[in-house]
Order: sequence, then C-alpha cells, then structure tokens
Amino acid sequence: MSTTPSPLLQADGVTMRFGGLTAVDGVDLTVGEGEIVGLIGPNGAGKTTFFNCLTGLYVPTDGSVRFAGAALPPRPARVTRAGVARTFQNIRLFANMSARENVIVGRHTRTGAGLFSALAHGPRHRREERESQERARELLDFVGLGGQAGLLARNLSYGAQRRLEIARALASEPRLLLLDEPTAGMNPQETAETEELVRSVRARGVAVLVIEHDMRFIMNLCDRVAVLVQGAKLIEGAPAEVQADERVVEAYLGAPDDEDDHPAAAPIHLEKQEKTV
Ligand SMILES: Nc1ncnc2c1ncn2[C@@H]1O[C@H](COP(=O)(O)OP(=O)(O)OP(=O)(O)O)[C@@H](O)[C@H]1O
Repeated sequence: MSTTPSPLLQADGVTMRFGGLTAVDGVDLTVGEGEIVGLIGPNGAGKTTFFNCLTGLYVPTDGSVRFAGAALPPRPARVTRAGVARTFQNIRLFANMSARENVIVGRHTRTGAGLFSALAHGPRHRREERESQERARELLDFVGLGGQAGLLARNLSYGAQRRLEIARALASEPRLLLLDEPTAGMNPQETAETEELVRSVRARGVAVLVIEHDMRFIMNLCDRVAVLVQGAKLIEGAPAEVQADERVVEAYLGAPDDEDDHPAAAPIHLEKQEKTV
C-alpha cells in the first residue's frame, strides 16, 4: 500500500479571532518540500495574522498547524528550532550591529548559545562562534552582501537590508522560510533580484511561503497561490488560474455592483499602495 508523504507544513482550519473580529477564518494550507507558495489578498485580509499563527506569535483560536509531521508548538523560539524562519513586513534588523553580527544573532537558535552569549562572545561557545562566523560569511555571500559584512545594518541600502533579513532568517537553517512582503518599497530592479534570490533559496532545499502584493512577482515565482479574503481562503491554484479567476478580481476591485467606481476598461492593479518602511 503506497502512502502519500505528508506536506512539510500543514495548516488545518486555522482561525484567529480578536474579540468580535475573525481575522483568519478556518484556513487550510499546505506547503510541500521545495515548493514556493504565494499568499495574496487585499489589505486586511488576514495574511500577516495567518503568518503569526504559523510562527507561534499568536495561538490560534481554533485549528492546528503541523510541520514535518508533528504539531508545531505555538512558541516562536520552538517554531524556529523546528525549522521555520520568517521575515517581517517592516524591517527588523539590529540597526547598530554589522551585517555579519545580525546573521550570527539569527543563528543562535541553532547553536543553542543563546542571544546573550551570541552577543557577548562567551568563552563556552568559541567553536560554535567560529562556525557561526563561517556560516555568516557563506550566507552573506549567498545574498550578495559578502563585501558589506562589516557595515552597520543601518548603513546598508534598503534593498540590501531586505537581503540581510533573508540571510538572518536562513541562519537558523530552516526547511521553510516565510516571507512577509519581501519586495515592499522596492524598485523594479530590486524586485527582480529578490525574485532570483527566492529561487536560489528554494535551490538550497528550503521551501518558501510568501505574502506579496506585487502580482508580477507572485505569478513569476510561485508554484501555487492561495487567496485570502476577509480571513477565509477564497481560492487556491496555479498562478495563471488564480489571476484569471473573476472572484479574485472582484475581491480586489469590488463586486460588479461597484462597476461605476471601477469601470471595466480600467487596468487591474492588484498591488497595494507602497508603505513607508
Ligand atoms: N492584534 C490584533 N488585534 C486586533 N485586530 C487585529 C490584530 N492583528 C490584526 N488585526 C486585524 O485583523 C485583520 C487582518 O489583519 P492582517 O494584518 O492580518 O491583514 P493583512 O492581510 O496582512 O493586511 P496587509 O496586506 O494590509 O498587511 C485586520 O482587520 C486587522 O485590523
């Protein structure tokens, strides 16, 4: 009897309520080994809240999250140790630490040395530190920041800071990387570079779940796309199938009743307004 391998990530009926507001409503989603899956939806659809449920920042009101066949404990540090890393919508780097130090801090969940020790270079962890230095060098090269390892994070360009966040997330040696709007605020050149970088991440054997409003990025990159609307999953499928689905267009532009506001001839922009980061 053949058995289908279980997906790397399996979210079943994940629900998150804040008082009377259901921000995430019974969402099922899987990500398989080596997949790149996109999560899209209008502003306020519940995408980041869903990420927070996956990564232990929120304990879902209902539903379950399994990773590599085991229940994922709703504690951020344990989620990271289990093999799930993430970046955030707004850059969260240590601005006054070098690029190299930021990556080394990202590795502390793997070495077990702890944040304080990673910062203080405690004597008990010299060997691990040497390995961390080597690993940081490799990861900074990987994201194209090998020549800027010694620069303070705050002195890096915006695009470089975004790449550094990915290097830092990879430092925990995840099997799944969650990216929350990795191209927000980027110019087209930086967006294209990020697309290539995400492909390279997958080539390292790391699966990716990515929230993004830039539809070109999503359509070029993803194997599968899920659409959230008002907390619930509206549709999931291949990028072209999702992009062509009328319900998706309606979700972004409003129902046909609103046609006066959105004439049929108007171009469809699924990208949201840029944020100041
Ligand atoms: N901690 C919270 N307490 C109360 N309401 C919240 C909280 N976090 C999110 N929400 C609400 O949940 C809903 C979903 O928000 P969320 O940020 O997850 O959407 P999103 O799809 O990521 O939006 P965007 O694309 O604008 O980032 C929103 O109505 C938001 O106001």
